[in-house]
Amino acid sequence: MIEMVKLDNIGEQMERALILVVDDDPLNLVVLKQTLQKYYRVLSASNGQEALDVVSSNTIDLILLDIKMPKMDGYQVLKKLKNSPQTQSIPVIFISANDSHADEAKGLEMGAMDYITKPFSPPIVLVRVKNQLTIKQKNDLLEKLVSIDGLTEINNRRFFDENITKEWRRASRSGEEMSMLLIDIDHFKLFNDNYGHRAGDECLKMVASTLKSLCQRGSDFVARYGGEEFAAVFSPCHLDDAIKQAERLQKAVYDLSIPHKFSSTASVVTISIGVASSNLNGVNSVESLIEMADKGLYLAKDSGRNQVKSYT
Ligand SMILES: Nc1nc2c(ncn2[C@@H]2O[C@H](COP(=O)(O)OP(=O)(O)OP(=O)(O)O)[C@@H](O)[C@H]2O)c(=O)[nH]1
Repeated sequence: MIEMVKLDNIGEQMERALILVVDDDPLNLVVLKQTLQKYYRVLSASNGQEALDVVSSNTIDLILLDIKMPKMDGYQVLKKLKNSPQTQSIPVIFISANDSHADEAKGLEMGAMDYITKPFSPPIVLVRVKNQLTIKQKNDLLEKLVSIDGLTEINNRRFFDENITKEWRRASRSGEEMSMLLIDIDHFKLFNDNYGHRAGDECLKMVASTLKSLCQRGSDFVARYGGEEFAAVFSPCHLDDAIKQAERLQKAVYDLSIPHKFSSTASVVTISIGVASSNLNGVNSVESLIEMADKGLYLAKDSGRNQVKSYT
């Protein structure tokens, strides 16, 4: 029956998946690696700490995890993975000689996606790995779809709302300053009205991808905030550095040289930017940070557009 499982196509779509195999028995590691290497990229670790180190320095798609290991067992490794936002969604399949139902139930209850008992059959390991990778691929796609703006393909408002709150909490805990920008395309209604909605869409896409390409440092991100408005979050980041970064964005959009002969500000498309930071007087919540950036944006518009302003 097992021989009838068609393995030739396994991993075709997921051949770039990176799998971590964790086992303190060198022979098991060799057999698992040989089995999986035909279809995937494989890394190995011979104890729990080594596994966590590998996970922290690689983008792992799936972990095959032994339970009985000295010092840190598989349950402890899984618990640590689940406790960290960076690693909690990596699917884990336990692979263990513990074959009692209680052990299996414990592993699954802790968040393992599957449980394979030793001695294992390589074809079954392959099929179960493939199943979990398929589920992960679909979950990743869904996750991406709900947080990406359909037109510009940068982060959407939902992503912004969730992540600015996360960054705010992180900055509050660490005592670091965080900054944000509210960015608005100048005279965009006139652009739309005169060049057409399609050209407007193209303009939004070009501006968005320029902003994104310049906001790639660490946990910085840019999102479409609504209509022709964008928002960027820099964390950690002082107000002065955020202003410098905003000026870079303003220049980069100007340098795109998208003609806008109906703008009274310049002959090309320009942006106005409001900057705020968590250290400003009166900023004590995400809402007040956004409000201050909005006041800065209003000031930039009021001062003639194509400007960067912070309201202090
Ligand atoms: N093409 C296109 N236009 C959009 C989209 N979302 C919003 N807009 C347009 O963006 C324009 C925004 O106009 P306003 O809010 O008056 O802003 P503005 O003309 O840029 O004026 P200032 O900000 O004061 O310089 C409107 O014409 C909207 O229809 C979109 O997804 N595609």
